[in-house]
Amino acid sequence: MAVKGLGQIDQQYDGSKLRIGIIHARWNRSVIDALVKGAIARMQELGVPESSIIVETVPGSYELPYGTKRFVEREKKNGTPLDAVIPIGVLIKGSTMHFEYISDSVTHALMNLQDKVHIPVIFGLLTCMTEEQALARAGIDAAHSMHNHGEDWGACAVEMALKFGP
Ligand SMILES: O=Nc1c(NC[C@H](O)[C@H](O)[C@H](O)CO)[nH]c(=O)[nH]c1=O
Repeated sequence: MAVKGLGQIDQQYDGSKLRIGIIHARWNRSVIDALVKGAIARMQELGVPESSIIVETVPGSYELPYGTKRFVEREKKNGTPLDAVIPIGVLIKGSTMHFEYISDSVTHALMNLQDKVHIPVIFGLLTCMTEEQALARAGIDAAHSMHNHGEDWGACAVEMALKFGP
């Protein structure tokens, strides 16, 4: 039996009062779109209205930390603050060290961002050695279809926002 993955969240959360942001990179777009779709679907299952899920984009995963910070600040300034934010990016190893440097630096930057924006920043960065790994984790590779990780990130955002929100 598979032991990995979020599994069922530990109670039925009511996300109806939440406002959640998704900010996604545009590299590897077919995988990104499936992950975003999965996150939105899961949050709607947990009661978050579609109008309360705000989607923003940046060129690539390297832009996620700065884009996320400014996205959260913009929404707060507009009087429509976010309760959690899900940065989503897909990094696929190429023939250079680019992948390693972006994966490591973006991961640390997103984790540390939480202390600056004071809302949960969910880790939605796929760091894959192959395209097949990325497709499987977005639930779109029929041969090895796994759980769409975007759904887990959506559930995580709702739980963290309700438990540890402002
Ligand atoms: O190189 N591969 C990738 C990538 N590179 C671009 C980088 O994130 C950034 O946008 C540019 O360097 C400009 O700052 N961005 C990704 O999201 N996934 C990749 O797999």
